[in-house]
Amino acid sequence: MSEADDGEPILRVENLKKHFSTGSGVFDSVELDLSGGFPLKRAVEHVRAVDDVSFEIQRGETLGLVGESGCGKSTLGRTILRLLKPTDGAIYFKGRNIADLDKGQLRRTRKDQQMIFQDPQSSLNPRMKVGPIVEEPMKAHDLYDQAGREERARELLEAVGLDPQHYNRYPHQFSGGQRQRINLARALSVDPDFIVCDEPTSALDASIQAQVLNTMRELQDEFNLTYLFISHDLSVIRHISDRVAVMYLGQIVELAEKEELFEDPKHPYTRSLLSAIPVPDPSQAGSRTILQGDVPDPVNPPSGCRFRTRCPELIPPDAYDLDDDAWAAVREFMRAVRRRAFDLEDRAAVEAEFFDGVTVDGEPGAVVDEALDHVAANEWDTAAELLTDSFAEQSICAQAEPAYELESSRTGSRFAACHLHRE
Ligand SMILES: Nc1ncnc2c1ncn2[C@@H]1O[C@H](COP(=O)(O)OP(=O)(O)OP(=O)(O)O)[C@@H](O)[C@H]1O
Repeated sequence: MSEADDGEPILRVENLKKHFSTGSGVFDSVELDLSGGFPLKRAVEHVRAVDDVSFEIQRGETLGLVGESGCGKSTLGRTILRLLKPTDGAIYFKGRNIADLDKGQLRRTRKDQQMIFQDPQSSLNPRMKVGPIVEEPMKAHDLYDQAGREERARELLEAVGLDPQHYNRYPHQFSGGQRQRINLARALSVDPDFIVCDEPTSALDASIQAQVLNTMRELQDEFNLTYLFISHDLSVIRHISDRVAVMYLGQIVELAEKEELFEDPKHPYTRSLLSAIPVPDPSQAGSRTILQGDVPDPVNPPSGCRFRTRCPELIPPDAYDLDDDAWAAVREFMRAVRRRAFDLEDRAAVEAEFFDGVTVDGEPGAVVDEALDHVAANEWDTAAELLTDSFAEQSICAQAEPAYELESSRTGSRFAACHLHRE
């Protein structure tokens, strides 16, 4: 395929998976083998760090990738660049599937794809001068002769906002922001098309951060670059991205044009993330939804929608006819019981706290009554299990994986994976 702009996205990822196999290290999971063979066998667990991810990146755009720590952003970035071998799926880079290429075949691709990491200090060899650091990738790819490499290194130092006279200085003679600029110059030296930027400004002060981001924007235009920009920081993502993908527990849950995502988030996880940003206007503070609970274990992600165990908009079970107030009260009670988040005075007080003015009739009412009895008898686990089995596990959110589907939008390319937006 031609490398010219033929309308084909520069990167198309289809159903990509990266699972890590690890021994659990827990004694419980040691299996006894009594058949006379090797006596002990450690159970292998699979961390589903990236689990069925699909998206495209167009030439010249910046796709922001945001999500809480541990959701799989770095693993996705590294797998796309084939620094990690995918477990399954396809990675079309400039029209060619690189998912199954071997090391030798990957060499050519490596020149076109670069990565910039968070910590500019540790990625620069302290014993090398910055000129030779910038020249290293050119050398590895046999580009130019020594004089040509030095000339280009000096040009690149200038392009990233450093003094080319500093060619002979060592990394420790530069500030954090300047060191990240050296990394940029090094990545650019082989004239790549695509750069994965993994939290490149997270270690920098806010003012320096903005300057480096602005330089990255300028370099993007000058060098025709496409970025996948990974950050847990929504303000950084908003500053730099054209479109934004939101990742949760190994999957992309929403992908939209930046302004659309920030102004009208569709997925409850995106809404929770956005409302967790401190609001300057105190009159709006009441509308904040703080993300509750911990991210579940990626070894055993929840069934159905992975966000449902923390979702403030969990859908009620179809079998029960609950109005909005009754469902909100049941959900709140279920969550509080799971977390033992209230002091137990007596049954009536608990009922008044969670169900004041709310009637829960019929079968769900009977379940709530039984759960209140268990709580009153100090049987918290039994109560939590009953509520979870009767309500949370019966929700469509637990029973079916929401499709990651295109929705109609202003820009025509908006994806969200949530049952709330389906028929
Ligand atoms: N080499 C590995 N072996 C086993 N598990 C791993 C490995 N690398 C990452 N993981 C696990 O995969 C999941 C995703 O990690 P990853 O670093 O990609 O997330 P992240 O969103 O980039 O988080 P952070 O911003 O904290 O780096 C985590 O549960 C992590 O513990």
